Amino acid sequence: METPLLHGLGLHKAFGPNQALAGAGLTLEPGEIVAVMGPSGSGKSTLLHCLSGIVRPDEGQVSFRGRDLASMSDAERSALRRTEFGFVFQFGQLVPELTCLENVALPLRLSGMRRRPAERIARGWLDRLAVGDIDDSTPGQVSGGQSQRVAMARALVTEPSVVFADEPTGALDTLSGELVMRLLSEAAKQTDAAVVLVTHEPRVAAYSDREVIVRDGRTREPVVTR
Ligand SMILES: Nc1ncnc2c1ncn2[C@@H]1O[C@H](COP(=O)(O)OP(=O)(O)OP(=O)(O)O)[C@@H](O)[C@H]1O
Repeated sequence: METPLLHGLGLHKAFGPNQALAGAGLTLEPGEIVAVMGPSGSGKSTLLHCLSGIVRPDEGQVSFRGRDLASMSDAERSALRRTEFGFVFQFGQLVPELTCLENVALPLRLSGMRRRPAERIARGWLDRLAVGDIDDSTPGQVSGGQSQRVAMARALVTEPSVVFADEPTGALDTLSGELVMRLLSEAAKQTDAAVVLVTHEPRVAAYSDREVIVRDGRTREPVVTR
């Protein structure tokens, strides 16, 4: 059997008396979009944080291309997050002082790319996500839907192998949410990026290839295969 792209197994995580994860797991193949669903407080975000190396599980293992995240140094894990992973959260978390173009170019600049080539690539991503016209605006000057598309462009600009999206449409109206999801799933398919998509909304989950349910910190095997 081939090594999965990302594999989490037997994950436990407690915050004080709160057992957020109690044996959760998830396997992700390249280019696959997986929706993580379940009730509020069931452990979805904690699972995403463990899978992406932001939170270290108390028990269990996460491996990326067969390498245990726990065996990596902090610097290696940071480099992995910067180069192989992209992140989109509910509220875009763009840098308010930078223009949309500068925000999207930022991950490339942080990896050492010079401004001009970084901004050229960033502009291409803004265009792909249909927000090329707001490149000079700051995040405070654009709508929630536009700002989420800029956040997606920023997550995709390094062409990561996995995009972690935590309620990316949670703050948007239905129409903007659908557009954001359509553009994200198209961009992910074009670049062969896998997506871990935490969502409450069945309409959003409909963009995934399969769904995983989290309940009381445990994952249930896929219930829908399209
Ligand atoms: N940093 C933290 N400190 C303390 N408790 C936490 C922390 N993060 C999560 N928890 C707790 O862990 C449990 C799982 O939280 P988590 O955010 O993973 O759930 P969720 O399914 O993503 O919820 P929601 O859908 O409401 O965002 C909850 O009881 C939550 O209060």
